[in-house]
Amino acid sequence: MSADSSVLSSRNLRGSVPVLTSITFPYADPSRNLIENSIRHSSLVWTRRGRGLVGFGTAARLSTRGEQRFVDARSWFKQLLDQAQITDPISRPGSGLIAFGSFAFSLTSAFDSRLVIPEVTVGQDDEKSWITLTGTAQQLEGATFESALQRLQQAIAEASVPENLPGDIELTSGQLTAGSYLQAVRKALEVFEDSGISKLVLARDILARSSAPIDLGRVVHELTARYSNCWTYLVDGLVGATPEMLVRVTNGLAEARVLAGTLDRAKEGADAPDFAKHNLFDDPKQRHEHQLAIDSLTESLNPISHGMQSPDEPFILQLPNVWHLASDVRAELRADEHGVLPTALDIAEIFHPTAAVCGTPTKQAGVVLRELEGMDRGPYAGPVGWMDSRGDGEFGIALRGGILEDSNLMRLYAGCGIVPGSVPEDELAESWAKMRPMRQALGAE
Ligand SMILES: C=C(O[C@@H]1C=C(C(=O)O)C=C[C@H]1O)C(=O)O
Repeated sequence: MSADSSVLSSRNLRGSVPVLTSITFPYADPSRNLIENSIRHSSLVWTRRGRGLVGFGTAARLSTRGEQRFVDARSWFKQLLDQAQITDPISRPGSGLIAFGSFAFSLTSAFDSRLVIPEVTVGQDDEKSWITLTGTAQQLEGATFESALQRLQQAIAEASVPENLPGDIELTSGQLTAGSYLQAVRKALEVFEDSGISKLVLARDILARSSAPIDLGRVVHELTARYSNCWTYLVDGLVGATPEMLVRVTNGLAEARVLAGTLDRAKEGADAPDFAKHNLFDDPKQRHEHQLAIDSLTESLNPISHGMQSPDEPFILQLPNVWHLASDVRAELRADEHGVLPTALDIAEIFHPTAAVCGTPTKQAGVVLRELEGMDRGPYAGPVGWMDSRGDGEFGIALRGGILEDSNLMRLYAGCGIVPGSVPEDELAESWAKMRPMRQALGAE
């Protein structure tokens, strides 16, 4: 533990700030399947279309809770970077010292928000691949590409679980039964009348118990195989494939993918031509819900950026389980008075929680949804992703996922935006559709 950590421990942070050394080695991988091939049960994963990052082990970790969770994470990571020795000849988003992170949705959550700096990371983008080793100077002394490759292979073996057949899955109610969810939606519809709240996102959870230990490596592979349009994540047992990008920062450019407005592709008649156009794109309720989400994002992005590009009309994002109304927003980030650009984590904090996962206006909606749901969302709908020492990074919204609570038990979450006119039974059906990716990945369908 370094001397600096005393500052943080006075705030009861359960994490120290060690002095780390990090060395990145270019890796001319001939397979181009490096990421998929590296994913195992206890790895850390961020991937889309075969590109991304896979981490192993823990060189350092921060756990924190409450209102200060983002502030704690930022100051811990900053202190860590200030005293780190980073050798990174590649210097591109995701190379060098990185942290994976997952944050609780609510300041009242009992879930630990966390940053994890892996000991070994393998990264691949469209042009380059690399291996990063992170540890104490002593641990990294004399490290070569050959020793890094060997360390990677060893880490992959250690992160594996014995091969088994997927178990039988039994689904049961979580903190909210289907009946109590319907009740919560009905109450939400009454709230709109005199509260000034125009949208509330209400979520529920279910439990998936498996007759055999769940292999998260297999779950991730199932998700990446079907949901190539999504960002698949795995951080300490939190796993899923999210279609929604809270923020990606690359060299001063911020991008977000906003979703709101959903249509179940298993709905009767859904194979008719133009079904999604008629029932989603041309539906005023869905368009209104989408607009609320865009407005809340652009309002948060405006003060920290310029040259914002936000399309006039959304597009229809087709996923195997649902269609969404989607909009991609981008803007150049603006430096503060010290010439410093906001980092991916800074922006994740500013954007969270979005109207798409909380409601409108966000503050009031957050209070009411806590009351109506009556459950701890844990990391569900919180930011999940990674960041590097330059401030680049990607944080998705932890949707379409679940959390492994013990070796055979996973809690799945899904929620729906409720606006005046929403039909409770439709929303319940939509929540099932949103859990379909995980139910399939677990072999429950
Ligand atoms: C809340 C979830 O999804 C959000 C709600 C949506 C909606 O209500 O239409 C669409 C996409 C997400 O922003 C979820 O998947 O759990």
